Amino acid sequence: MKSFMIAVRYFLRYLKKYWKGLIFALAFVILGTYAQVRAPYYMGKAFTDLSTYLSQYVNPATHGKASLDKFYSAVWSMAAFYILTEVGLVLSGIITSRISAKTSGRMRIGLFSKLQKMTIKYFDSHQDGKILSLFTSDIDNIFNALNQAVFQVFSQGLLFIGVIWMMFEQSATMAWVTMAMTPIVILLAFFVMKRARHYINDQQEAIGSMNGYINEQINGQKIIITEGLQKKSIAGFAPYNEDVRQKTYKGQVYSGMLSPMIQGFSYLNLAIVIFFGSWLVLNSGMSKAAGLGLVVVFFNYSQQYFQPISQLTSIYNSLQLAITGANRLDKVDQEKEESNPGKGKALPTLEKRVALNDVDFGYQPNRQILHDVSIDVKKGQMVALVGPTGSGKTTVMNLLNRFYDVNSGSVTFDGRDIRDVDLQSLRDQVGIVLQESIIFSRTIAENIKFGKPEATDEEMIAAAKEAHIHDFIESLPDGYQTQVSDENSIFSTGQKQLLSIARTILTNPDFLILDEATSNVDTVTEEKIQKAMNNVIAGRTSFVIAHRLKTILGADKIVVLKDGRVIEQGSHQELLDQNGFYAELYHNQMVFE
Ligand SMILES: Nc1ncnc2c1ncn2[C@@H]1O[C@H](COP(=O)(O)OP(=O)(O)OP(=O)(O)O)[C@@H](O)[C@H]1O
Repeated sequence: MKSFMIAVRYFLRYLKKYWKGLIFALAFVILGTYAQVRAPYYMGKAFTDLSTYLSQYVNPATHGKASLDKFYSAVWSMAAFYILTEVGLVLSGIITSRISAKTSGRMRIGLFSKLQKMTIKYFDSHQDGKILSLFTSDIDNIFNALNQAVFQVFSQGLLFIGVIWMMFEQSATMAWVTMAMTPIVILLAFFVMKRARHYINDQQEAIGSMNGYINEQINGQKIIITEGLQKKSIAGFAPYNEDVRQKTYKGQVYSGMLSPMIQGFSYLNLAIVIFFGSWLVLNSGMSKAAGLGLVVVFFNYSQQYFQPISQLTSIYNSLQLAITGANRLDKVDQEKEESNPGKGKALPTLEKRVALNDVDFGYQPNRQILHDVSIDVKKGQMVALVGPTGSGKTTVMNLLNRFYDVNSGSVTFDGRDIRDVDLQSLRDQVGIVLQESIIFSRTIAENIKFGKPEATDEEMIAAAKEAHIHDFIESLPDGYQTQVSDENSIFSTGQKQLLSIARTILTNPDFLILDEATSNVDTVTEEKIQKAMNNVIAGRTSFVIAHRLKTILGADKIVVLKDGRVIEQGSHQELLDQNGFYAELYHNQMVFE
């Protein structure tokens, strides 16, 4: 019930904008349904009139009076009501389709915008595949349900009420006979529906997990191929696939059982109605013509009465998927967005220093990563962060840009806590060159101008020259207009980082965080990266996460992290003189290189 209410709230949030259209759709449904339940009355009347005509026609005493006028008028009325039914239902169907397409479109935009406001933590802790399936599976399910199921709920619900009303108007006894089997049908339907819901929820969960696995394996395909793990990857996929198969099968068995089951009851009911109807007509003083008409009317109503039960239960599957989807989307809507307590308070241009002050931090509450870390970077200085893998270097970077908030202590720009300033103004001042550079699907020019689309071509080329990537770009047939994408990149890892450096140079940040690319870089590219880094660092306050110590020999300060603690800091020479952890690290690397 709770999940149903959540789904209703979610739908209303998006549907309320279209209330006028919905009223029109409802009006057409009411019109169509009214005509639908009214038509059998005229069918019964036509049979009564025809029967009266025939008995008058064969009787010589009344032969001259026999007329088919009443019969024709009843047939025309019946046809008119059936036409009205079609018109009403088709028009409301068109309006509903329009509204569902618009609504699911708005849901997609809502979801996409929400994701853009999410914390890095959300993306770090959710598989890409699962996030993607919100768009590809959940919103699609909602569209299908809105398009068909909600319309059906309206029209069939009204039909159900309308038929009951008309049946009682015609004959209360026959109405009770027609409805006698309802409790059994509803009880059975409830039982089957409950099982179906259970398995359909499971099915969606299983599909989400399978998508997550596929995504992970595709992203890791290179490792899988190099390590020859293809068979293992397939073997790992099998249980996910099996889980989806089993749950889909069970879900479909139960939800698919409903419609035929109810159809069966409907045929059985038809026999009961005909039997009792005839018995009633023969045993009550009713004229044969009127009796025949009554049986025909209830023959129709019996079918119409079971139609909503059958339709509503057959769309149950689709409604369930939509409810599950809406719950999942609502959960995303409720997710914490990046908090911006200092909104509107712009961070002034950096004048003195950036500092981490006694910072404690952990990604999870029970696992502390950084312990009492204090680092101070003076304006214009370059500070290098070194330390073994997993020592917390990237974590420090995550805190400087407020991807995560510290647990205790603070990160300050000129003494101002970054939690107290506008997030956008902080990010405007901070430039980041990530270890893994991202290429977007567009031209090289657009990639470089990504953070500053209004930059001129001259500015872009100057940035590319500073980043030592201009010559390479010019060597391509289409130069800066070459289309690139992350999957089909013409850049090596090192070149990607050069492009990323050009992107950062163009945005001209005051404070720079640079995570040096380590892997797959040849010596020529390495030298270029070094030069590009020097160019981008020059005149800026910077924080460099260094993996090759020789790239940071000129740093104003080197901070050594180990197990999330600062164990040494000073200039290269000072640290060598201390002959501690850094000196050992340095000597080891020099020997290695
Ligand atoms: N998103 C995350 N959620 C939970 N734990 C994380 C997350 N990111 C990193 N960690 C943990 O924090 C610790 C420090 O990781 P971090 O990435 O800061 O190290 P690093 O010094 O940058 O390592 P490397 O040199 O390998 O890049 C590691 O133990 C890691 O498991």
